[in-house]
Amino acid sequence: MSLEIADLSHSYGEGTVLRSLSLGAAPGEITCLLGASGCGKTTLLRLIAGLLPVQAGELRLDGKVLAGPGRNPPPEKRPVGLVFQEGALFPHLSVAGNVGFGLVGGVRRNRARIEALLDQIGLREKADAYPNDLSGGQQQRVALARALAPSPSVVLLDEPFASVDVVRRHALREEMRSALRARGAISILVTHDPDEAMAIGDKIAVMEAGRIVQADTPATLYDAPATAAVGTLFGDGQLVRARRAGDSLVTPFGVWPTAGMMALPEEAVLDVLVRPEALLLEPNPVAPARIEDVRVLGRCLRITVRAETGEALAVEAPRSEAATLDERVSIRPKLGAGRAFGVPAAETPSPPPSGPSEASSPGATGWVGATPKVGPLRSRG
Ligand SMILES: Nc1ncnc2c1ncn2[C@@H]1O[C@H](COP(=O)(O)OP(=O)(O)OP(=O)(O)O)[C@@H](O)[C@H]1O
Repeated sequence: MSLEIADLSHSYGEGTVLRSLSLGAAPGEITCLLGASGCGKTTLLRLIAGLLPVQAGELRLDGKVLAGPGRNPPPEKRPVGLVFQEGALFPHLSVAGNVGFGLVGGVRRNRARIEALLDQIGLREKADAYPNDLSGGQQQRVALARALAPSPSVVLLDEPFASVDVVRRHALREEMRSALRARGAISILVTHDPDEAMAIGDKIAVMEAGRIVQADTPATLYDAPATAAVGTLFGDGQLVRARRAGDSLVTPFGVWPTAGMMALPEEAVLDVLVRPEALLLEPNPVAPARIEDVRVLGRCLRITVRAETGEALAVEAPRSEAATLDERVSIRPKLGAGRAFGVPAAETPSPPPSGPSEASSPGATGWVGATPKVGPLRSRG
């Protein structure tokens, strides 16, 4: 049993929200839809659930058409379970009553099944409690058990941890992950938190403006992002604008050899993706950058370096590293740690009069473009 989303497009009136979106999801796997607010994640879930009619494209379950233009079975006719941001439990029903709500024969005829589900989410002793007596996390676990009770082929979860506090969220993720995997259903979970997607997803589909930019395992998204923007989502990825000068890349933080780059496209202007733990600081009295801030993050230091051109870069260094505020430093990526992405000529200003030879002199910054997109802080939505 697999779910295929094929060439799905959707518009609300004049506004197109999904554009020829295709994605496959396998049973026993959790697929995370990750994207900024408004990119169309909830719309996609609603189309799969049958809460919106499919206008263009097709949904197929195990090769058979589940929905398409002119063929839109209502939600109750689809083998789909839903978990929303707020569990939306029935307040007048007990925990067992909520879990058994959609089952033929209700609680009385399904006692064993309901108890097994409550066992799985660790809430068997709460079977007779009412939703108001439960914490937010417990309510979400009951909502998951209710969605799983009719053994749906597909489980859709729309930001299921959003209303749960950060401390409990981690434990809840783990519990939900094992419950979902144990059921073997096709699970699709919406989130705008990259760390959450990494923590719970077997596969992550990154969405941007109604399209899927990349769908792959968390490891592949981290190691080989398809675009610079995808690279910045995970592991505090930062972009440094660089100009190619022979075998060097001229950046606001020093001149980097091209030799150690994991990927190096042809373009003259590049955005180099680097992560804080893969950068090296070097004291350099003529460097074009200074240490602006040093924070102790327990096992390591987090050092913010500000270039004369205005950009900042975060570097993680061992606690033993001597880092002095205002000290001039240059930065370079460790061998094999930088991944460059070409910047289309249309997005870069005209080259300056100075040539590569000047740029490669010690401490020179050279020209690096007008609006480099440099981290270190990514938006966590
Ligand atoms: N019923 C509707 N009528 C008109 N426009 C809508 C409707 N529902 C959503 N939209 C618009 O469609 C776009 C995508 O919305 P959607 O809720 O799918 O995004 P999302 O990625 O889930 O966002 P969020 O993370 O904020 O929930 C948004 O611009 C939204 O304003």
